[in-house]
Amino acid sequence: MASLDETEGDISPVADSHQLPHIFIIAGPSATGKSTVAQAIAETFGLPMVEGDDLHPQENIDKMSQGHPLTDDDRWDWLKTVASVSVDTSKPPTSPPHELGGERQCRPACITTCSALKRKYRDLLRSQLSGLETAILHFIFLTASEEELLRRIEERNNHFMKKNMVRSQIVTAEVPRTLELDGEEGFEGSDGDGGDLENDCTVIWTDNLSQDEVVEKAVEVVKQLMLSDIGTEIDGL
Ligand SMILES: Nc1ncnc2c1ncn2[C@@H]1O[C@H](COP(=O)(O)OP(=O)(O)OP(=O)(O)O)[C@@H](O)[C@H]1O
Ligand SMILES: O=C(O)[C@H](O)[C@@H](O)[C@H](O)[C@H](O)CO
Repeated sequence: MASLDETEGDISPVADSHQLPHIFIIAGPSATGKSTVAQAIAETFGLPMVEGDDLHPQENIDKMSQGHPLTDDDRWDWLKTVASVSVDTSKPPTSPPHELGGERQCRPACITTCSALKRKYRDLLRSQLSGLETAILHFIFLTASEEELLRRIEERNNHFMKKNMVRSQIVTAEVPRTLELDGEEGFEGSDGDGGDLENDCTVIWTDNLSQDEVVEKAVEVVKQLMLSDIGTEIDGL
């Protein structure tokens, strides 16, 4: 088992930095809406999607189904797989985002769901992706109150994640501290250690938003980040 301090990765860098894809990771605890939001973004922009839950080894699924939270070790190799599958999926040819269409071209991209609950998990993804010059990474971290997650899970059938896992997801989750949220009244930050801000993250609190409203916000984040690339010439899309 690789150590959590390990920083080197096993993903090859993309040769031409102008071709670096965007990887948008839709993160957050169970039932915050990751799959729903990721599917909507992928459809809106015609981009491929990676469902992180599909990449868990069977032992992880069995463990969660039996109501046992995953440990750091359980998540470590899975996170590395999520990173490498996302890189492979984001390589051209991918559809250019049609909403930004016309003559303008954007980088290739993919939308990935992955809980990425703790800061050190996001740091691992950073070291595997941005750190190795394989992608431009952005997290959209969805969150909600425990009560709301319990309500959503209760309404949902046929999913391995049951109500008894909500507490551990909430306790484990370290909501990223971002410039936007820092100093906001009542916001205590993520890991409580006053670590660096995570400005490659956008946090969306979903309690009081409908699914459509969350999708609208997330689509806008992706659109703005892709628009900021316009002007960069990218061949091969
Ligand atoms: N903003 C919202 N308001 C109300 N219900 C929502 C909202 N977002 C998602 N839901 C509902 O919550 C449930 C969980 O959504 P979804 O499967 O997208 O979450 P998830 O984070 O991918 O979950 P998991 O990681 O457990 O697979 C679904 O039934 C969905 O319809
Ligand atoms: O890190 C974790 O504990 C897991 O990835 C979970 O978050 C679930 O897989 C997911 O949310 C499905 O319910």
